[in-house]
Parts: sequence; C-alpha cells; structure tokens
Amino acid sequence: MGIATVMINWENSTWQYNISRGPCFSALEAELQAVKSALVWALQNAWIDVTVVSDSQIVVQALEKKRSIPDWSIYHISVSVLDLIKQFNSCVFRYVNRNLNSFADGLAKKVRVSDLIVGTYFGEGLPPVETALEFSTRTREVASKVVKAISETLGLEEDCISKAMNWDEGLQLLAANYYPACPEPDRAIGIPPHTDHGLVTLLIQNEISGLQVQHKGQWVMLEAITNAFVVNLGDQMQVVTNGKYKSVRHRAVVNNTKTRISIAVPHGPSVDTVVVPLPELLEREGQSPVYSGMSYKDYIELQQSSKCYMKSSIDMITI
Ligand SMILES: O=C(O)CCC(=O)C(=O)O
Ligand SMILES: [Fe+2]
Repeated sequence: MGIATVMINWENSTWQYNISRGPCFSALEAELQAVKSALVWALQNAWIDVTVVSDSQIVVQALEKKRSIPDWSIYHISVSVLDLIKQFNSCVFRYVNRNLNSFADGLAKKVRVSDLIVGTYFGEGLPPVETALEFSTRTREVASKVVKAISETLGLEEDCISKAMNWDEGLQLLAANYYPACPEPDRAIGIPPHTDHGLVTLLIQNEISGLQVQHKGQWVMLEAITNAFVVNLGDQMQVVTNGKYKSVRHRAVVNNTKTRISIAVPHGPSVDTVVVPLPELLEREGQSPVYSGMSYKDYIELQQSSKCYMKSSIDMITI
C-alpha cells in the first residue's frame, strides 16, 4: 500500500511531501496511517497549529470528535493518533472530496506501483494543485454556509437542503475564465447567456466588471467588487425550493482595453441525487411540485445536449 502526505507551510510558503510504502489491510488503515505520519512529521518539525485534510469521511468525522475510528482492527492506530492530537496547540480535521485531493492520491497510487522513490521531497512556493485545493476547500465552507442560510430563510432546518442534496458527496467544479481585451466589445461575447446547473456558484473576478444578470428583461452589469464573492443561484436551487428561489440567467461581456479574469466555483448535489422539490416545503405550503425529478447527472447532460440549444433546460422539467 502506498502512503503519501503533503505538508504545506502557509507561513513561509514551502511545501514537502513524504511518501512511504508498507503493508496495509484496508483503505481505511492506509488513510489513518497517512494521518499518523503527517502528525508525527508535524511534531518533529515543531508545527503546533495544523489542519489535516483527508478524503476519508470516516477518518475526519471520528478524529474531529476525538473518537477512535469505528474499526477495531485498527484500534491501536486510532489510539496513537488520538495521543498525538493532544500534543498540538490546535489540530483541525477537514474532509475534502477525493478529486480535490488528487495530488496526494496520485502520489500514493504511484508509490504503490513502484515507479516513485520513497522519501521526502521539498519545494518552494506552493504546489499548484494544492493551491487550488486550499481555495476549493475554503470556498466550499462559504458555499455550505450559504446553502444553510437559504434553508433557514425557508423556515426549514439548516441542513435540510444539504441533506436532500447529499452535499457532502456533492459535485464541485473550478472554472477559470480569461477574457482578453477586445477592440470591438460590442461584436463579441465572453460567455453567452446561461443559468448554472448546480445549487450555488461562488465567483471572484479581478477589478474589471463584465458579469451581467438578466433582470426584468434587461441585462444589468454587476460592479466588480475586489475581495468579494458574487453568489449566483443555479437551476437545482430553483428545483429544490420549488421555484421560491430562481436561478439567475447571466452572461459575461468583454472589455475594450482591459483583460478580465473570473474564477467560478459551482457547487451542486452529488451527481446521482434525483433532485425534486423538498417534500417538507410542499407539505407546509400545500403546494404541488412545479418540477419533475431528474438526477443531477442527467440534468447536466440535458443542459449540454442539442435539445437545449438556445433554450432553457429548466423549462424541460417544468410540469
Ligand atoms: O465570468 C463571469 O463573470 C461569468 C462566468 C460564468 O458564468 C461561469 O463560469 O459559469
Ligand atoms: Fe455561469
């Protein structure tokens, strides 16, 4: 079994990763061993405030509650990890989706098939994938809060939408949009009008405006605010709230002198979730569903298919 841990020092912008190989009886054991080796390494290097990021929900859920992993065959490792945790000033555990942990995951796989030399590797700056990982992890926390707040505004439990959408397994994307200056902006379009297919999209942009939203039939330009997120609601939010919240139709236009950059982080349900209006909401309001159920995966396919060319995909599932 291959074990890889990536350590990032945010204070001096250096990173290193450590890889090892050894016998392991389960994937869970390998995850826990990786956490243990990261903690041992951190203590040896006098790190006292650490955040451990893992793609194993079981490991993260247990350790953040300072409990042993519910698998007695690895109880002894749990005990030593819990002992190690006590030696830190702060030790936080965070879950990340596997595809966001691809750097460490890829290293562990490579070492298993033996084409990587066991040892510790160092670098300056930040490993590029990990920068995206950190950004994605932190923006996910913001998006989770937004989804909880939306649930509450509907008079529902804060985790009502996230539970129904299997948020913990949800799809998260990262899109970097680059719009070079265009001498004839009126004859070009950055991104054509569309709605995002997911639940919420967080968007940051450089200081150049370009995002327009459709409001009462008019295109309205949003002023670009530095260090602020724009939150766009997507189609699944409209479906799950039975139309109480609307997904926003938007487009991006180009600038004649300046280059515009935007980073969009769309968050959706897990791809297998069949999204329907929340039964709790329908019951309380005495309403019938306005949208028919469809899995998120099928909805994305529908939106990208020729059937939806120049048409709104949400109309296709409106009853
Ligand atoms: O660049 C923008 O402001 C819009 C980007 C966007 O709509 C998208 O990536 O879905
Ligand atoms: Fe969009």
